[in-house]
This record gives sequence, C-alpha cells and structure tokens, in this order.
Amino acid sequence: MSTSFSIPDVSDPMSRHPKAPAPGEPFRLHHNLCHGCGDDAPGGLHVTVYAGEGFATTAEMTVEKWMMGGPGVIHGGVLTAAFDEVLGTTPLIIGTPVVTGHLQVDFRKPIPIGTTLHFNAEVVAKERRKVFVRATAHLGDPTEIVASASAIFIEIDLKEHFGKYADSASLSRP
Ligand SMILES: CCCCCCCCCCCCCC(=O)SCCNC(=O)CCNC(=O)[C@H](O)C(C)(C)COP(=O)(O)OP(=O)(O)OC[C@H]1O[C@@H](n2cnc3c(N)ncnc32)[C@H](O)[C@@H]1OP(=O)(O)O
Repeated sequence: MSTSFSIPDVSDPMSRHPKAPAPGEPFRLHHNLCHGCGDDAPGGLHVTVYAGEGFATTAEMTVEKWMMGGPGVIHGGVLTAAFDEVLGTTPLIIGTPVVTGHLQVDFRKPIPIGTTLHFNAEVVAKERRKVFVRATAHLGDPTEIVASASAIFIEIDLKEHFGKYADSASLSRP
C-alpha cells in the first residue's frame, strides 16, 4: 500500500476525552517496556508526552550520546522513533488508541547531542478509523523548527490487536 498524508476536507466530529489528562499533565505510559515511553525499556527514549489545550500535546526528549548518527548529531531513525511516540500518544487526547499506519518526517536542521528536543503535536482530523496528526520539533526557540512530521494512525481495539502478542512474559522486565 502506498500512502500520503492528505488531510480530509471534512473531519469526523472530535471531542476531548473526559478522562484525558488536564493541560500540562502527562499521559500514562503505554507500558513499562515501550521503547518510546517505558520506564524499564533498555535503551529506551524515555519520552514523556503532556496534554496541551484542545487536541494538542507537548513533549521533551534529551538528545543523549547513544542517539548519535552523524558525528555529534542525532540519528534520523532515533528522531523518527521519537516522533512516532509523540504523534502516537496524541490521539489519546480524543480517547482513541491507535497504531502507526503511515509516518513521514522532514529533517530540517542537524540536532546536536546534548540538547533538549521540544515537540508540539496536534490531532488535525479523524476520518472513520484514521487519525491525522502533525508535529514539529525545536531546540528551545519555537520559531526555529528543526524537524517536523505527519502521520496517519489507525484506531484499534487494543485486546484484539495485541492480544496474541502481549502475554505476561512479553511485558515483564528483561
Ligand atoms: C498493556 C498496555 C497496552 C497499551 C498499548 C498502547 C498501544 C499504542 C502503542 C503506540 C506506540 C507508537 C506507535 C507505534 O509504533 S505502533 C507500531 C507500528 N505500527 C504497526 O505495527 C501497525 C501494523 N499494521 C497493522 O496492524 C494494520 O495494517 C492496521 C491495524 C494499521 C490496519 O489494518 P486493519 O485491517 O485494521 O485496517 P483496514 O485495512 O481495514 O483499514 C482501515 C482504514 O485505515 C486505512 N489504513 C490502513 N493502513 C493504512 C496505512 N498504512 N496508511 C494509511 N491508511 C491506512 C485504510 O485505508 C482504511 O481507511 P478507510 O478505508 O476507512 O478510508
């Protein structure tokens, strides 16, 4: 399947989920071994995503030495994984559990090791099970965008989707 990020002209109605965290409050971990947010994930990104106003979120990630690609700068795959985590958590603000269907990233500036990456994300539309989300990243000055991403996430039934993979052993500490 070949996909592009094309926002529908008319979105299905969306509302903030009554149990979504208040603005400034963090979302719960996906689970403790999640590579993006898990506290116990070996070599994990340890990204925390915070609810914003409306359908928006924010997040931060410290760019550590192990994330290096080119000398002194972040690896593109690590940055992509960070966007996946931030973008993939954002639909929880409308109460929709999702998995990534399509993700595209624009790498605009090198991102140095030792910096803190700040993310701003937003659900922009929903069409049936598809949730359209966009994000930008900056290093402290929101007018200086260093990377941006757009993604289409697909709503899932958690038990149906992960049931055959997520036994108790797969979620225990390594
Ligand atoms: C214990 C605690 C648990 C906590 C768990 C938290 C989990 C969250 C973790 C998050 C971690 C971070 C996130 C991660 O890293 S998630 C990990 C990476 N992603 C995956 O592993 C997903 C793998 N793919 C699939 O499982 C299936 O293909 C899915 C479920 C996505 C669709 O297969 P399914 O058979 O169900 O759906 P359908 O074919 O009837 O299509 C339905 C609609 O979707 C549209 N569509 C389909 N594919 C794509 C595509 N690629 N681009 C654009 N659109 C696509 C399709 O056109 C149709 O639209 P329309 O016809 O209505 O217009």
